[in-house]
Amino acid sequence: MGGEGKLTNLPVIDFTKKDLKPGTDSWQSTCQSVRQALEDYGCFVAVFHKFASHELRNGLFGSIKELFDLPDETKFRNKYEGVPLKGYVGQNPKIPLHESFGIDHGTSPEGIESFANRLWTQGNDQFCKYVVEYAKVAEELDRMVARMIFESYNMAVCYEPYIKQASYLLRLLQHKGSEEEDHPKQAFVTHTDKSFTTILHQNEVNALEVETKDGQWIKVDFSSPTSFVVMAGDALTVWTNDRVQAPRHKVVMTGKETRYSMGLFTFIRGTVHVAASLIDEQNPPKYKPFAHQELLKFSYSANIKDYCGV
Ligand SMILES: O=C(O)CCC(=O)C(=O)O
Ligand SMILES: [Fe+2]
Repeated sequence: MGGEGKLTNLPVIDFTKKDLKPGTDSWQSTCQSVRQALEDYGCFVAVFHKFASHELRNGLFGSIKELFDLPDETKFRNKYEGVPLKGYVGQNPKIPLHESFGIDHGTSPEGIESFANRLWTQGNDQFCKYVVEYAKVAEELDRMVARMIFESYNMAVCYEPYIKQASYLLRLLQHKGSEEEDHPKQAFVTHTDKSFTTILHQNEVNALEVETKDGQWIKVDFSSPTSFVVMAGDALTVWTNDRVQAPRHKVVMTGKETRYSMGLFTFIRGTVHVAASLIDEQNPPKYKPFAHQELLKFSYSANIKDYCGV
């Protein structure tokens, strides 16, 4: 299983430029790079510098470790009836190295606090402080990327509704190291995300592999504190009428070290349909409009073409 990935990298796009503001030349050129990277790979590495301090990183990864070190029966308190993708995943013999938790309303202090209160009877102020701080940064990056996507397809009008309708699911993940150092183990299933976009960040342990259009697997290096992976989900495939393909990806553990990662998944509270600017006589819509949050009820294996393809 796994391990065949080649160590090349995805396109890297710089989000640290001071003048990266809507309307500037550097914004326009970054919009084009974002669109190109998404059309070519379905994802890219964003260089973003707002969560790089030792204090923040140690605080966040320390708090996440504390969460995964809780007793198993406590972890199962993170349940959402009928919406398995939001709940706790772990103790699954098919993916024994994997554990993860979903935090609903994952960028709001209230959502994060209510999650902490389920897991710790007295709550956990430290955990909340660091997760809130992280989520704010990831949300800021997501919004910039979304705005760039909309502008690059001449659909700038979509940005305001997006801000109003975006609902964020934050997943915290732990992948244990492989027992045998030189024997890579697939730690998480091969899948596409159900989101519109996903923002990934991790500790220093690389393990994410992404499939290219020609079926090669790329091992993604985003071990730097300033690297984030921006990935298209199935809803962006629908919105772009297949110009952007949500890439298949998986987690393959090689070393002994534990990997902690965070995935911020955006779901639209409402209907997703193909962007008007991408439809004409030659390009009819390939998908029917669908309620995005309904997709959350399905497992990672649900296929978007079966779900709402024309
Ligand atoms: O941990 C990672 O880097 C990826 C996790 C992932 O693909 C997911 O949760 O959907
Ligand atoms: Fe994923």
